[in-house]
Amino acid sequence: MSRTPPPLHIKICGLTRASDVEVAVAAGADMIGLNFVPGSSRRIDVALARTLVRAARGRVEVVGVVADLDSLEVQALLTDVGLDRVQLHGDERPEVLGALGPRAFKALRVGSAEDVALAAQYGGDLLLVDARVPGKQGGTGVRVDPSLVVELARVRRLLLAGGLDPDNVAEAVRGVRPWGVDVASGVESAPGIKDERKVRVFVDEARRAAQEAADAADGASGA
Ligand SMILES: O=C(O)c1ccccc1N[C@@H]1O[C@H](COP(=O)(O)O)[C@@H](O)[C@H]1O
Repeated sequence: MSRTPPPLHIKICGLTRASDVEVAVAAGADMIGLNFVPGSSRRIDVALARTLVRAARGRVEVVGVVADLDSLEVQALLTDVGLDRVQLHGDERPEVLGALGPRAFKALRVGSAEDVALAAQYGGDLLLVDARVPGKQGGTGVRVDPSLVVELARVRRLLLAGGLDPDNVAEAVRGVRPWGVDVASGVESAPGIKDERKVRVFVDEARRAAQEAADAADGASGA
């Protein structure tokens, strides 16, 4: 018997077009990400962000991706744009996260056990893990070594990011069992331009894997 799986939260990140908000909503995403990081090919300005937030309002949660702003700057962006949450994707200290409260979560770049150990310094209800790539902040298309984060996913709500795409997301969900998955470059035809088919297949594959993992766990427990 197929049982209802625990929900897998899916974030499609780095949207730059209102049409891609529709694509993400139609595919069944739970969250979209708008990028405000200088130098990112997915960066948008506040005016466009407000337009995308209006298109998304009440249909999908909107997360702003920022790096190395202070807490007052982040708070101003949350308010100006009308974001639901903010993802701190730079080298922010734990105090910045603490000052922002529950609407903020930390993105940790992970390439070693030492990086994973830093998770203990960052509170909040959610933690994103992305691959550590020297000289880059994110959106790299590089995967996190699942063996580094599988234990973390047992004790934290983990949003797994880094190099996910329609072909590998199912295996990542089965292997790590994260709270959610996040993708930017893996569902694009060009930076910031989402590919409708890739977004749809990504969401379907991720949800199928979450269902299969839940069924397997039920089978193992005799439920
Ligand atoms: O997408 C970007 O350009 C970006 C730039 C700076 C910081 C974060 C960025 N995106 C985040 O990177 C991860 C993984 O992206 P990918 O799937 O490997 O392309 C994702 O969390 C985005 O939110």
